Amino acid sequence: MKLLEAVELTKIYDGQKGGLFAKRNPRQSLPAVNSVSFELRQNETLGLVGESGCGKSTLARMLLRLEQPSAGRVRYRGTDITDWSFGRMREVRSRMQLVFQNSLSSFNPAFTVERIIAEPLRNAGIRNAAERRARILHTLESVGLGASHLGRLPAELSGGQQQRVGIARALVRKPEILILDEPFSSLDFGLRRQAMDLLDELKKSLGLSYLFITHDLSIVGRFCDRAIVMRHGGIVEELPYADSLEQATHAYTRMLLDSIPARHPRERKIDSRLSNPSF
Ligand SMILES: Nc1ncnc2c1ncn2[C@@H]1O[C@H](COP(=O)(O)OP(=O)(O)OP(=O)(O)O)[C@@H](O)[C@H]1O
Repeated sequence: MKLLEAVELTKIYDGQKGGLFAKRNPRQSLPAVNSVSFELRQNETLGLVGESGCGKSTLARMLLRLEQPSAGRVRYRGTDITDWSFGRMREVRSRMQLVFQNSLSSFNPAFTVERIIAEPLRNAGIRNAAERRARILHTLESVGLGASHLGRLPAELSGGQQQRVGIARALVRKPEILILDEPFSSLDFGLRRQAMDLLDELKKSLGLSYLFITHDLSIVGRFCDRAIVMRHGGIVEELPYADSLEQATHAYTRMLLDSIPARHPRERKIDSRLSNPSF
């Protein structure tokens, strides 16, 4: 089942239309995203991999319709939503949520955890405070937090807890798609594994699908079902099974693979313990 589809999506920003910029720097005349097509299927984690500036975030913003494509179409469950108005997009937006790279910077520092997670519910017009609180608590529990966290401010939480609150805020309106934009980059190794495990569990229990944006190919094999590799706004390679990364053939993907630093033996040991079901 195709949940979300990009059909030849293209984005050319104003400064990229040529003229002075194009003369000074020929790369500026390249579209930020150039005729990209792919689909996100139900219950899968699709990795979108590439170096900084290759167009990953622009692509995600077009899928969420936060940015209007210069050309191409966006389809959600087979329906073309490219030209839908802001009002009409409301319902679709609740089905697709974004989890930010750095949760802390996306929170209002003066808001408690309860208020942060309540915002999407208020925006959805849920006026009943008791109903909001019940949904907030239920969602907090699903990410391993509880009532004792409701009154805390973001600065009073650990990095891992902040990320869980960010995930809870994205989940509270019961989406079916999460767009995860470098969600682990501000977490250290141990917290990263916990966050991956939590997202894996939530994917199964809530029937979610993930579009996982990253520049880090080393995470893709562990976290994704399949992946697409982007460079200079276009797709250079599709990896049908992310756990067989070593079979990637494109020179650019090989270069990304080769740039993964050799991992510390202690991390490899933790990996093997975690893959042991009795651990
Ligand atoms: N609002 C904008 N106006 C003009 N150019 C932009 C704008 N947003 C992005 N770009 C350009 O589009 C290209 C793609 O940027 P984008 O942020 O999508 O890349 P990315 O792969 O997500 O990078 P990163 O991993 O660093 O976030 C870059 O060359 C960027 O400078």
